[in-house]
Amino acid sequence: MPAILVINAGSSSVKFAVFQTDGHDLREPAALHGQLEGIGGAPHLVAKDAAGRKLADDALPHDPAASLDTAYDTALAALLAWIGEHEVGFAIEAIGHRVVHGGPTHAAPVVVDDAVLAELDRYVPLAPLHQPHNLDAIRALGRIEPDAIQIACFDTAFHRSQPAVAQRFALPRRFEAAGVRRYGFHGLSYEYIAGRLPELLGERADGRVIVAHLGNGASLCALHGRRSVASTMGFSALDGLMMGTRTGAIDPGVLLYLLDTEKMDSARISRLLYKESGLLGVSGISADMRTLLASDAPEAAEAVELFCYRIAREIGSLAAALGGLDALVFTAGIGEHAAPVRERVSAACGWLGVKLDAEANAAGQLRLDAAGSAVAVACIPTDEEVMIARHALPALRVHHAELVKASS
Ligand SMILES: Nc1ncnc2c1ncn2[C@@H]1O[C@H](COP(=O)(O)OP(=O)(O)O)[C@@H](O)[C@H]1O
Ligand SMILES: CC(=O)OP(=O)(O)O
Ligand SMILES: [Mg+2]
Repeated sequence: MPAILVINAGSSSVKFAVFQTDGHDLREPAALHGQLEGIGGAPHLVAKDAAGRKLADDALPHDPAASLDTAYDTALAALLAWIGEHEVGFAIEAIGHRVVHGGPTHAAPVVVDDAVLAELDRYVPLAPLHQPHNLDAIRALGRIEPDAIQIACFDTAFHRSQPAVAQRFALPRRFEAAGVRRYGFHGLSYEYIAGRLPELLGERADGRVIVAHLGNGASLCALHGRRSVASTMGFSALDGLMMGTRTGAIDPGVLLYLLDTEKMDSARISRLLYKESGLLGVSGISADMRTLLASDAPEAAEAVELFCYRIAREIGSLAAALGGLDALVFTAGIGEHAAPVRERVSAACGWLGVKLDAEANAAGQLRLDAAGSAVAVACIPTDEEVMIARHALPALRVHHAELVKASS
C-alpha cells in the first residue's frame, strides 16, 4: 500500500505520521502516528494506530557518547524500522516535512534537492531552535531512504497572503529588499484550523477570527476569509507572545543594554532570548504550563499571569488589525488543554464581547462561548501532520508528472 510519511522535527522530539494513499487520495486519519522524544538524551517512542490504540511506548537504545547528528540518524532509523515492522506492506512514496522557515520565496511546498537544501540552510539563523533540526531530519532520511522523494512544507507559507503593510518593518527599504520583514510562523497549524472553521463556526468562519496557537512556541494569527492577514510572530519565531522559553516581543532598547552594558555577545543574547526566558525565565521553575499551574510558588503564578496578559494585549492588537472580532479559537498544547489559561484570556477579552461558558471550558468542548457572547469561542485540536500530508501528496504527483514529461 503506497503511503506518505510525515515528519515534524523539533529541537528534541519528532512527531510523525503515516498516511495511506488510495490512488490520488489521502486516507485520513493517519494509519500510524506518534512521537519520538528525547533525541540526544534518552529517546522514547510512543506510537498509536488510527483508532488511537497504543502500539508502542518504548525506550530506544542509544549511545550517550554519540553526537546529536548520529543520535538523529539512529533515532530516525529506529523509527523507520519500527514502521516497517508494524505495518506490513507500506511503501513510503514520499516524506513530507515541516520546515519552519521558507524565507521570502516559498509560498508553497517544494521537493527538496541539494539546491533547495542549501537555500533552506541560509534561514538557520532566523529560526535556530527549529530549522537545523528540520534540515537534519531531511538529511538523515536522505541517507536512510535515498529513493524517497522529500517534500518541505513551510510554517511561513500560509502567511504570504498578508497585506504588504502587515509584513513591513519601519526600517529603511533596503532591509526589506534583503528579506528583513515579518514572515509569521505556525502556518501549517493555522491552515489546518482555517479548514475546520466552517463546520464549527458556520458563517462566522469567513469573518474576523483570531487563532491562538499556544504550544511551547506560541503565536496568534488574524484570519479574514480564512486567510492570514496578520500574525504576532515576525522575522523570527521570537516575536509576539511570551513562550515556554522565549521572550516574545521585547523593547529593542533591552538588546542594546545587554550588548553595551552587560557586554553580552550575540550568542549569549540569543541563548537568553530563545532558551532561558519566557515561562521558564519568569518562573525560574519550568517551561511547562502543567508544572506552573500545579505550583504554589508566587513566581509560577506571575509567569502564568504575564503569559495570559501578553496574549490578551496582542488579541487587542490583532482585533484592531481586523476591525473587530467574530471568533476566538484556542489550539496547540496549552490552548487545547489548559482551561485556566483560556478562562483568563477570555475574561480579559470581555470588552471585545467574549463571554466564556465555564462548564464547556472546563470540559474542553469544541465550542466554548456562553449564550449571548458576541464572539464565538472554540477550542480545536490542531493537526500539523495531516496538513503536511495534504500538501505532500499533490506535490508528489506534480513531481512525478514533471519527471514523465522530462523523459518523454
Ligand atoms: N494538560 C495540560 N495542561 C496545561 N498545559 C499543557 C497540558 N498538556 C500540554 N500542555 C502544554 O503544552 C505545551 C506543549 O505544546 P505543544 O503544542 O505540544 O508544543 P510544541 O509542538 O511547540 O512542542 C507544553 O509545554 C505544556 O506546557
Ligand atoms: C515556530 C515555532 O515556534 O514552532 P514551535 O511552536 O513548534 O516551537
Ligand atoms: Mg509545535
